[in-house]
Amino acid sequence: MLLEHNDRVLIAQRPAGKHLAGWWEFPGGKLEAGEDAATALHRELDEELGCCIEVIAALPACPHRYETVSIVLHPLVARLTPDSPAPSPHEHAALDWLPVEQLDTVPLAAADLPVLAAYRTWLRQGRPST
Ligand SMILES: Nc1nc2c([nH]c(=O)n2[C@@H]2O[C@H](COP(=O)(O)OP(=O)(O)OP(=O)(O)O)[C@@H](O)[C@H]2O)c(=O)[nH]1
Ligand SMILES: [Mg+2]
Repeated sequence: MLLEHNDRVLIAQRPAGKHLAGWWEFPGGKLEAGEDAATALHRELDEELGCCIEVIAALPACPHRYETVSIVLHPLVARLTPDSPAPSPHEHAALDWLPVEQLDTVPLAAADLPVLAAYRTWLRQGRPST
């Protein structure tokens, strides 16, 4: 998820001991049986960040093949609800808020590069809601 706040986007550093440890990602997680992307996102964010969000738009799915695993990311653009606590890193090594122009200055997980490209396209298109 691309969580927007004050013209910045939240990124999270994956913790030691997990797939892609030390790499930065957009917070989120795997779908459980029967869930759609928005339902899974609300559950994961409660677990990972302790915050509440509202979805603004869904971007096109981004498939990626790592050496050991293939994944499909379903990127959602979101904002914090007015009464949400600030996100805190329950499961990540660190969090950071970056302006969109700086998102490619950190080591993002390879699967996230197409997500970033899709987000920039969406911004250029005038942020259409879905
Ligand atoms: N959430 C998220 N996962 C990503 C991104 N980029 C990326 O390659 N991934 C990969 O997609 C999978 C996401 O699943 P996940 O978040 O539920 O997995 P996890 O390893 O964090 O936790 P878990 O299996 O303990 O629940 C991981 O294999 C992760 O490495 C991203 O931007 N966000
Ligand atoms: Mg996760």
